[in-house]
Amino acid sequence: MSSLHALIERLPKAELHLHLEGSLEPELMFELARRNGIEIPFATVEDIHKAYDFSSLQDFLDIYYVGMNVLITQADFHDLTMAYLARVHEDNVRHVEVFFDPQGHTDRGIAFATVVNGITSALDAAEEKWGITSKLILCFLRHLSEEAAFETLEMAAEHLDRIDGVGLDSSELGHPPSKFRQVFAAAGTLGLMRVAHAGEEGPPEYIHEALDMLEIDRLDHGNRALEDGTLVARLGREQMTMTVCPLSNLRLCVIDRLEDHPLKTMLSLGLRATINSDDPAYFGGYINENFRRTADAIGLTEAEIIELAKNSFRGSFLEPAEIEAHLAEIDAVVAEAST
Ligand code: HPA
Ligand SMILES: [Zn+2]
Repeated sequence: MSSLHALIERLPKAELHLHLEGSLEPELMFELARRNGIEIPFATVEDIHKAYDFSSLQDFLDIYYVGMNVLITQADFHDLTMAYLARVHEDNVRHVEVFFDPQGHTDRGIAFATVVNGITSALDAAEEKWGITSKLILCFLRHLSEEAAFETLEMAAEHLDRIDGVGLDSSELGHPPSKFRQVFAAAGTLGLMRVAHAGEEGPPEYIHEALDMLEIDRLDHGNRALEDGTLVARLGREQMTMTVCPLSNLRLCVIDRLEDHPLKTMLSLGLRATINSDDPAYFGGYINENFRRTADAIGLTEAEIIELAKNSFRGSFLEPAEIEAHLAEIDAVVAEAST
């Protein structure tokens, strides 16, 4: 194993951009389809892999919403979440801030409580078993109306002890952050953290809107910020964490080749970038695979890899003392590796 790959494996990391429904591996999809008597349009795992040849975000989303139809019971949401946590425990992930898409389930007649209780029972079990801490972020589907987002926020009201923030995902083009200004303001009033996908396919203007109108605490993706010098300066000045997802960018054709990924440029511009897997079951790699393949493709240095791991905790919604403890642990791992 190369020394960089060994370093990636040994570094404690946080994952800040992960859609739980996007961690549904084909094998579990088949198992849940069988368990629940649900028809899925794939006969074999090979069929599924063939279908995962995406040309855009929308192309992926069309399949992503089909996949999640197998999730019905609280046990299904528990098993989905537990499988993800077991997998990233192997990657030395210590903290996760995960997204879920309640409207993808409530619109199919699944109770909001079924979804949240299944997810949180697994988050609790993983903390007990492996010490992995977590935050949970409810995403509004931006192709739906702001009114529908308000209804979802209302459903969340009795679960706010377990929900830490709101996010914005799904089809970006044509659904600017400004569409969700009021519901994000309401979420802020409830004390929830706010994040939004912006600048994955959408223009820099959408990132400006997310900052100014949604008052985000963290920016998901943000690749297209690089087209706007004023925006880059602002993101750097405010040390806005950007949750970058290299293998997702490759598979959704945000970039043509991983060698073209702008992550190194982001770091050199002083942006607080992190590496994340987005929808690992669909994009072919969990967090360490994202680190390894990106490091190999664009030549990340040891110092840059350490910075990325540190940024994952700096950009988290943990308390300052908890963040400091994780950063100290990273320093200890690095010191040990160099002796
Ligand atoms: O990468 C993504 N972008 C937008 N919406 C999503 N929902 C799941 N993954 C994504
Ligand atoms: Zn995403």
